Amino acid sequence: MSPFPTSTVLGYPRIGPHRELKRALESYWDGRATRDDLDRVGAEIRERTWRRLAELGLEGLPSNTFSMYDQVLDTAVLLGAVPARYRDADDPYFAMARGTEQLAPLRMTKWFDTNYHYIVPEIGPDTVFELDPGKPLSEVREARALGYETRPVVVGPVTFLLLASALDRLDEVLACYEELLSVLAAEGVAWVQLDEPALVADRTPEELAAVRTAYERLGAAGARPGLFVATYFGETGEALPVLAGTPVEAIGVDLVRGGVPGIDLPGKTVVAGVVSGRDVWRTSPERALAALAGVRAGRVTVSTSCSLLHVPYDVAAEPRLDPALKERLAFAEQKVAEVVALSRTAFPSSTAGLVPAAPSVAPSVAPSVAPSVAPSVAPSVALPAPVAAEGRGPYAERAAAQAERLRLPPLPTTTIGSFPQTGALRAARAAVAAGTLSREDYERRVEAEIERVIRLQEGLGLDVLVHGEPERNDMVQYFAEHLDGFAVTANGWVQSYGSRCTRPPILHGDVGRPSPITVRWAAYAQSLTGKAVKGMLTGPVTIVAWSFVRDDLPLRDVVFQVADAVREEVSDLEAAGVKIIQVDEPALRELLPLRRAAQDDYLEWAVATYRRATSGASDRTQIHTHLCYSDADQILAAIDGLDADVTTIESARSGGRILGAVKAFGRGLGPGVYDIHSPRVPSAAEVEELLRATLAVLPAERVWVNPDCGLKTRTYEQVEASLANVVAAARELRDAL
Ligand SMILES: CN1c2c(nc(N)[nH]c2=O)NC[C@@H]1CNc1ccc(C(=O)N[C@@H](CCC(=O)N[C@@H](CCC(=O)N[C@@H](CCC(=O)O)C(=O)O)C(=O)O)C(=O)O)cc1
Ligand SMILES: N[C@@H](CCS)C(=O)O
Ligand SMILES: [Zn+2]
Repeated sequence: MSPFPTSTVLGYPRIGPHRELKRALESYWDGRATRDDLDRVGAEIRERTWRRLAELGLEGLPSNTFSMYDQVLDTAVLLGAVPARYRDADDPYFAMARGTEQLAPLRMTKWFDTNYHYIVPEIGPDTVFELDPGKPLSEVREARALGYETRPVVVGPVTFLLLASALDRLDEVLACYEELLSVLAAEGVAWVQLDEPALVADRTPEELAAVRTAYERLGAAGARPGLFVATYFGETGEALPVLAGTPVEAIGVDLVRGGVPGIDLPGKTVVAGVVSGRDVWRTSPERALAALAGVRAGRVTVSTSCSLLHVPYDVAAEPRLDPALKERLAFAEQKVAEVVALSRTAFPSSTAGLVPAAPSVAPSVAPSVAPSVAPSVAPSVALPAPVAAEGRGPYAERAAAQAERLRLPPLPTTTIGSFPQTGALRAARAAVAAGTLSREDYERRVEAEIERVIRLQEGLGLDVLVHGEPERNDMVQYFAEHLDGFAVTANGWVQSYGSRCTRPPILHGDVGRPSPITVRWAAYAQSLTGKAVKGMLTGPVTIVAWSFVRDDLPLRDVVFQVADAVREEVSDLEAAGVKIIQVDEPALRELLPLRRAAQDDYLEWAVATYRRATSGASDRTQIHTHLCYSDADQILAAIDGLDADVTTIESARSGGRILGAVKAFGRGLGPGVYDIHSPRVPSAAEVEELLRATLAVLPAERVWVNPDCGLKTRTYEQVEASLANVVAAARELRDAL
């Protein structure tokens, strides 16, 4: 078996440096491009990636890290786990990802504690696992034709089955992985990477036994490539000795979030993730080299802590960033250079397998790995003492005051905030940035859009209106642009799901709110209608979760700083006469630590930050919150602790599985009745069915009727048709109450 290369990355961005894949996908979905056009763009992105990684001097090139939509969906296809109902669709892959007119898509949820979403495999009694190795095989061949030998990357069997809640199918799935190993060996592949991030969370003895079974069995497979099991997103903990006891040759550990393994791994290669794949800060060579030197293994390889999927491509594509900040940043390209430089520094004399020379390796590294710069921020403000919901009375009193003021019908209908972001609006924002459209003209267009959205909602008969968020490029970036302490990027796109990307802001200094951010638009929208219009804010946890955050302060201190800025905005909205204020916290679940031991502490401070942001509101002001994920079961007590008067939550996309869990909620609740992630328009009958399911578990006087999430990714055509059906269903049931 050839030795594992001395430098590698666990994966790379794949949307394209200029979001080429996004555009190609959306053209294909809209019928403006053929499948061949789409495939050509995919091939160009893969080729560019391999060439670039090789040019940067990286030795171990991964393949099969490209995906047309999602790597978990790719793994389901690899294993033949395509539910029968999708098999006859024009394009079964995208039918599973996005749905069709006839078929709802598969569930989608967050990939561990990231803002990336994967498609949840559906495995049932009818699932027959059957290997289809076409994708990894063709990527190996494609790279080879370009002159590159690669290491295919596949989601590992244990993580795949845990994500699908189907660990009982291990035996069948392992047969497919054995066959895959044999196919790859026949192709001359030297190493395969099996991603097992699930091993950094707490695992039961049965789950650890499954890890042992899986890797003993795969290790015993006849002709096979070297097995590299990659764990990431935290400390591997109790799964590490289990893996070490199996025949796998290489184990990946995250040395950014986890410590240096406390055990000797003499017969193994440790693929040491010392360059973070989760932040944008340059790596401290001293810290990285010390970590490498501490690993006690047969051989050590330098790597990233996880795939670089979660960071943008290239700092060089950011001409407008402050040079002093830019100095401190590393995106994917720079991180690859860091990996290479660290590997050359740690293992100066050889390419053949290596134990770092000595812990005192001098950090005489290539310029790309300059010593980390101390954060150039002003001294932090003192951490404010957490406050309870001071100022706000008990829910019953608040509810009475609000009912009196708002006079809403039973089963009130509303939306989550955003309306479609049109091409014209996006182009107008780009024109302002380019200096070809004046801010005044832009603001007039935003006002015109707000008026259109208000009239549309009035026409549809919605009860609580929104202004539609047309002035926002993104619910986090927009606030970052108006707060001190943040920088935003021009091209720092990171994939969130499918073709959808965000540019996570860079939170590098102390946070402050120099002036009101949303009040002008909220007040304008309210001036157009007699119906209540919700003021719309993003909560402190979410603003921080969806940014790249300074690492010199505890996260909670940073979130409290943001909470104070949100609190000021709440107060200004109230003063402007806004009667309902929604403070979204869709990332509350996402930041939940993967290990149980750290969860209670997190939830306690996260809830306290929300209450700090909202508790200045009077009892007459109705506070809404919104969370868009279905696996909220673990944090229901925390959601309750937010003490919002109304909570809207994803439910439609996940078939109402949240309903049983939320029945204990004592305040207003709107489980979504319209899956906005799919272009599909739900019928009124479907919406009615979901509403009936809600009414079966919750008292009608507390039920709200709303979509799963905001409508910004949909078209007006889809939204008008869908919301008409939502309103019709609500009226039907309201009349029957
Ligand atoms: C609600 N969700 C969000 C998450 N994270 C966020 N940060 N924001 C969210 O809303 N996580 C969970 C969920 C689901 N995730 C997403 C993520 C991304 C989107 C989305 O719709 N993204 C848009 C891009 C949004 C944006 O920044 N728009 C800018 C720039 C638009 C643009 O592409 N401009 C063009 C030029 C203009 C033109 O001529 O068209 C360019 O730069 O080339 C803006 O509007 O100004 C996406 O399309 O990916 C949704 C949910
Ligand atoms: N208010 C936001 C929440 C998304 S999670 C929206 O409607 O897009
Ligand atoms: Zn949402």
